[in-house]
Amino acid sequence: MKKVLTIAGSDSSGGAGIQADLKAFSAHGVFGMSVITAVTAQNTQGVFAVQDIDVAVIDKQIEAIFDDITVDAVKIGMVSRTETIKAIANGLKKYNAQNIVVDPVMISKSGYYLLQPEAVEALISYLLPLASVVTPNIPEAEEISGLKIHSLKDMEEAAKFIHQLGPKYVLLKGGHREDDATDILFDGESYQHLSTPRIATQNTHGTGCTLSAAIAANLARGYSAQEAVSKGKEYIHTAIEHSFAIGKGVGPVHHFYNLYKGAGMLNDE
Ligand SMILES: Nc1ncnc2c1ncn2[C@@H]1O[C@H](COP(=O)(O)OP(=O)(O)O)[C@@H](O)[C@H]1O
Ligand SMILES: Cc1ncc(COP(=O)(O)O)c(N)n1
Repeated sequence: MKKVLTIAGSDSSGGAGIQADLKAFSAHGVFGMSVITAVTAQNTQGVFAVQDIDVAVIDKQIEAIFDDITVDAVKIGMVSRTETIKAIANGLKKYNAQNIVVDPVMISKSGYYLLQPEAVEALISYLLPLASVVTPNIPEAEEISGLKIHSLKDMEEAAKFIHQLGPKYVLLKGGHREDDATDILFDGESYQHLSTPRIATQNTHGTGCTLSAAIAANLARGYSAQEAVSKGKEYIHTAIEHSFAIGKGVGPVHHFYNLYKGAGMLNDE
């Protein structure tokens, strides 16, 4: 079985972060492992507190995994602060980790800073060059590139800018625009538009986490970056289509729809 690591923050409500990633890994038939960078107290309505994990403990989690287990792909999510970013970059370089997907998580859907603003530069200079695929949403791409994004053409320009910062592929996600959910994949030469109809739902907590985890799982399974991304896009579409309301705010996506359906377990939907 392929083994995939998520380096990210914990979401107590289980919709985003480490919890979303491990669910996505399981749904892809890969063995999930985690390095926890921060513990958040959050639910469908907001983020209420964040405790960063000690850098020494982050180092040890990375060491414990890589000293013992072959890691087929790595997904990086919430990294919180500069020290954490440096520890992750050093650890991944030391063990020559491959198939790294960086989701440059910055601000939660409820408006909470999951990456300290002064750590954006460190994320750009330490993590982007290690990435096989980087998956910014529109506000993150604007922050990284300094460009304003309204149209698909603007998305292409920003993807091009981000590509020259070092990642092999840039997947700029269009979830924050208004028409179809169009994401743009740029490999340094050509742009591929991946488009699905927009689903009318407010339950999109953890969509970005889920997509990047799915891409990492697909890379571990041996798919090319293009295949890993287009399969990831299909996966997140189905997961959003069957998302559901838990709590009073933005609910989570459904990771196991296809599995449950196959097993006849959808009676209590
Ligand atoms: N309402 C929606 N309907 C269909 N796809 C969506 C919807 N919202 C987001 N997506 C897709 O989900 C993925 C995550 O997108 P996005 O919301 O931009 O990221 P993030 O969660 O990082 O803000 C992308 O593939 C995007 O196109
Ligand atoms: C611990 C953690 N990591 C990431 C997100 C972003 O979630 P989303 O995928 O909805 O942007 C989050 N809300 N919490």
